[in-house]
Amino acid sequence: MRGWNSAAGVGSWVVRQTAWLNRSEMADSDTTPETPLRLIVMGVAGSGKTTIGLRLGEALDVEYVEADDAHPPTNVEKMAAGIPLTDADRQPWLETLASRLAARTRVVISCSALKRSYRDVLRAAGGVTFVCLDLPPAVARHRAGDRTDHFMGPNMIDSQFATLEPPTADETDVITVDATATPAEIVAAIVDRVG
Ligand SMILES: Nc1ncnc2c1ncn2[C@@H]1O[C@H](COP(=O)(O)OP(=O)(O)O)[C@@H](O)[C@H]1O
Ligand SMILES: O=C(O)[C@H](O)[C@@H](O)[C@H](O)[C@H](O)COP(=O)(O)O
Repeated sequence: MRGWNSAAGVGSWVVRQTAWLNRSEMADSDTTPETPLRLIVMGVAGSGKTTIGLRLGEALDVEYVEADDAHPPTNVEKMAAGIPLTDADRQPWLETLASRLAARTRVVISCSALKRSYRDVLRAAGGVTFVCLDLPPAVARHRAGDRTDHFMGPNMIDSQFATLEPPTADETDVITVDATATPAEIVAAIVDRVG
């Protein structure tokens, strides 16, 4: 059953990655000056990055970018097979995201950004603010288990938490929110801080 779900998840990833590439070209040619706002919604799989990122983009009238769409196919195949990514797997993906962030002045992007070193790669884009979705493993596992159209299954949640380095106090560009609240409450709390 999980294999079928994973295959479906990979299929939708391919469609979304095509859209990502098209959007990237359009955004790269946009030279309109705007006030910088680069928000990165981070957290483990199932924390609500896509849900909150989409709603936050709408609330702020800012483009939303799904970082999963920038994974190379080999990464998606690994995750769909239940194999956690390594630092080496994530590095080119993070560098792509950093350059995409730098090419946009106003954007909401969802990216797990699990380790401090990963967040530092993204920080190279300049002017970024992270929104960390904080929740217990059991809630993430439950949410990931509810999805039927995603390559990342609940079997990956333990490795996500094992990799996670929660932001520390010296990471002053991070807003941490309680991800067990409702999406409306979470978005309102974020807009209150950055809007
Ligand atoms: N705040 C929330 N409260 C309840 N369910 C949520 C919340 N945020 C997300 N979900 C649900 O949890 C699942 C995983 O959310 P998703 O946005 O795909 O997380 P991520 O992108 O971090 O993997 C989805 O089924 C989504 O509808
Ligand atoms: O660093 C990682 O291990 C991956 O980025 C991983 O986090 C994955 O891409 C997403 O978490 C899966 O997608 P969802 O977060 O949307 O479940």
